[in-house]
Amino acid sequence: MNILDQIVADKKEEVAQKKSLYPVKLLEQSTYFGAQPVSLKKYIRRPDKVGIIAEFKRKSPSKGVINDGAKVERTSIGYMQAGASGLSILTDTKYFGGKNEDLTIARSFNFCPILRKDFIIDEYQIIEAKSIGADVILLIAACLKPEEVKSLGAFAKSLGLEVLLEVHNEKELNDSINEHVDLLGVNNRNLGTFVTDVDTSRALAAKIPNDFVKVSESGINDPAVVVDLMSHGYEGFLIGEYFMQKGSPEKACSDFIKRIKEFKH
Ligand SMILES: O=P(O)(O)OC[C@@H](O)[C@@H](O)c1c[nH]c2ccccc12
Repeated sequence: MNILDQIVADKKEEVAQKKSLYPVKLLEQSTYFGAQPVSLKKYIRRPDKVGIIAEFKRKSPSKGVINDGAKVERTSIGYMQAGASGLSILTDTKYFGGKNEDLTIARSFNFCPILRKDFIIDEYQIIEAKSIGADVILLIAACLKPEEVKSLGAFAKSLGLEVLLEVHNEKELNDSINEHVDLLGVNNRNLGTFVTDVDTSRALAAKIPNDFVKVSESGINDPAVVVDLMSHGYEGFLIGEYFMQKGSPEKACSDFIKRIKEFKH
């Protein structure tokens, strides 16, 4: 079994347990459940920003521990002060060292779009995403059937959430794209092998219809690469490890954004 299949198998068990512990009715009582979401699509297109979605990730299956000392309050505020367009918060515990509380803490300190980064396989997790304060959910084509991408996407939209669909190749793109998707993310990391290659984004750019905001995800560690991807039509750039591996992720993010702005002048 590859790692993605393993994660999804564990996720199914976790969701089944949570459903009995925290029924939907309870989640719907959260103050965030009724909150007005903040649009990532709009923030990515703000003229004063460059499209960086800065991620809070303590560990990953490919790298092990990346940063177990960073505090979500300080890092999330720092990312936004650095000029990020939005935040991505890992909530998977077993493989990524995250928790729902991380997202809620980030929510309470920031007015900005927040992506709940997790492996969504069930509507329950979308209600949960809304109840913890997320604005955007991730749907990963590699772990869902095209009809699941569509029904989960429609459900997220019915709660006012935006949908980022993640693909890794042309087949996933063609099979899974649908009208409920707002942002189309190309993951440069193959989730089966962990190999990252930014050429994945370059190769798929022209195949993505223009009605979607294009986002390049993973393995980005150089402002010059961001500028090059912009020339291919990408507007959003999801960056985790490069920032998190530094003692001060927020400073790394700030320096990175400054350098992109210098390139653009
Ligand atoms: O840390 P990186 O290489 O900058 O990548 C960030 C983000 O793209 C990555 O964490 C990611 C992309 N898709 C995912 C799906 C699940 C978990 C994690 C991810």
